[in-house]
Amino acid sequence: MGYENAKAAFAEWGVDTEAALARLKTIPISMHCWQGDDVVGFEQKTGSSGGGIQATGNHPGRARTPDELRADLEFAYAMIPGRHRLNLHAMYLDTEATPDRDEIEIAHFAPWVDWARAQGIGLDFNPTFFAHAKADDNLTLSHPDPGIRDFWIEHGKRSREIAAGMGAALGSACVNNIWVPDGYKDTPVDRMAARARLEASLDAMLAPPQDRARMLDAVESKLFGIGVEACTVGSHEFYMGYAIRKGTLLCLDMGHFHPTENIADKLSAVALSLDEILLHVSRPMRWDSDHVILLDDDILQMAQELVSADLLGRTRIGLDFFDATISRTAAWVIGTRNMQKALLRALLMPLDRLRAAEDALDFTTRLVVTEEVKDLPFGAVWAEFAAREDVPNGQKLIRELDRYQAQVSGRG
Ligand SMILES: C[C@H](O)[C@H](O)[C@@H](O)C(=O)CO
Ligand SMILES: [Mn+2]
Repeated sequence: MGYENAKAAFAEWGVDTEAALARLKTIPISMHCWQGDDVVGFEQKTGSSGGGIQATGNHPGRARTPDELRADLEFAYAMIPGRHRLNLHAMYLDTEATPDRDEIEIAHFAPWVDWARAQGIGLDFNPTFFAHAKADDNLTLSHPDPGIRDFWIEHGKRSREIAAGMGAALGSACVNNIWVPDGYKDTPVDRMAARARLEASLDAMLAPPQDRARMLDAVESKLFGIGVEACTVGSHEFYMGYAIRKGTLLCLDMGHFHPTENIADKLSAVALSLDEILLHVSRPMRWDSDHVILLDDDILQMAQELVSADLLGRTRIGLDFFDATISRTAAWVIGTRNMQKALLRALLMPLDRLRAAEDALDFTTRLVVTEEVKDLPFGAVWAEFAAREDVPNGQKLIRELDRYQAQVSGRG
């Protein structure tokens, strides 16, 4: 079906496709750098990610240098409609120098800032509290050794300064998201002490004031990770309370909760107590497996909540998945476009009608409208968006993804 017919079909339900497309165009997705190189980074070191996170697979084409990663990102952005952001981790510095984590400065990221400016995109940032000898105990900010805690506090402070520098340079507030792997494999006897240490370390890290126009602090909870099955110090309750008390963003990662929990349901609940939210959109399979996101019910419900609860204006949408068994550039493109498709579907819902039915306790109408609109021509509206934004769709997209993958497959 062509776009004009689709527009008319939606209009019959009282839905304005032009308004939906105009809104979709303004929603940036923060694409995570770490899908491009399997969470390896560019420090002078070898070894695995640690911290209970691990990319699996050996598909050819992993980006080995910042230049390769930037080339891959440029290709991916060209396949995604709209203008988006890049979410960088501290271990992706681009410099001849070899600073330890407690020595990093904005200068070590200058090529990224220059590149982002040239691309017209904003940057987000993350301190890296894993893949380092001082994180080998799976304890960082909550480590009993004050020397180790101080090392990581300094890393965190410097990361905030770098984020503020990026935000100032690019004229767009940079979200600095704090995730620490801290936890215990077996049942600890003093959870309180570990959590008190984490809180004190976070307080020290966040003490230097930063301009919210330049950078925003976020904290990310987790249920468990490999090697920290018994207790994660930074649990949901810990960070929920912390974010409310300290006025930071709360990061909800879709892989960081029990599989039966519905993350979409949490948005309105936490939004009543928080100014802003950060999302790590991911696809957990049995655990925090970080599969590439599909256009599935979980993502559709998440997008619908963002729209129906009017949370788009105070939610930063970030992605967090990494799959090394498939083309890494295709993973970015498929996942980011799926997030956008979910948002488009949410923006095309006859929400007024659904709300009226719900308010009248007419759950039959709510159900039948929900199901009938699934037959509407969403694909034609998406195709129009892709065409207007001059990005390929369907078979043409597949050919482009294949062509680029063939180009990078020879990397050693
Ligand atoms: C690399 C990221 O910081 C990491 O994936 C984190 O956000 C996370 O979700 C850990 O499980
Ligand atoms: Mn995450």
